[in-house]
Amino acid sequence: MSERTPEEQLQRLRSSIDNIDAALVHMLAERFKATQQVGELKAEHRMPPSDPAREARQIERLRELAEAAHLDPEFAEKWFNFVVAEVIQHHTRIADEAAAE
Ligand SMILES: C=C(O[C@@H]1C=C(C(=O)O)C=C[C@H]1O)C(=O)O
Repeated sequence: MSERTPEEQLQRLRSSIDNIDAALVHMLAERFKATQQVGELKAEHRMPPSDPAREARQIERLRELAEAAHLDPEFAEKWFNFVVAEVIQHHTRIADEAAAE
């Protein structure tokens, strides 16, 4: 059935936004599950929590992907840095806990 009112159009668009937000939450949860395991591996082998060279390669790749997808590369980099800052905090906590054992 075709949409007739602005309210119906808004509802359809918001329904799509809600699905995308749910997918993002699930993808982030999976990412943090993987980084948790990286943090445990690093702590076990006394490796530093952060790896700036790896991050630089990831940023370069993500900026290229963002441009190809017509997403602002600055925004993509900001998003990445925001997530990685949280990951490094987790890794530091895991390392501190392992050192205290
Ligand atoms: C997950 C890692 O640890 C840190 C977090 C990263 C990330 O969240 O992508 C990347 C590099 C590291 O600073 C890693 O070294 O791979």
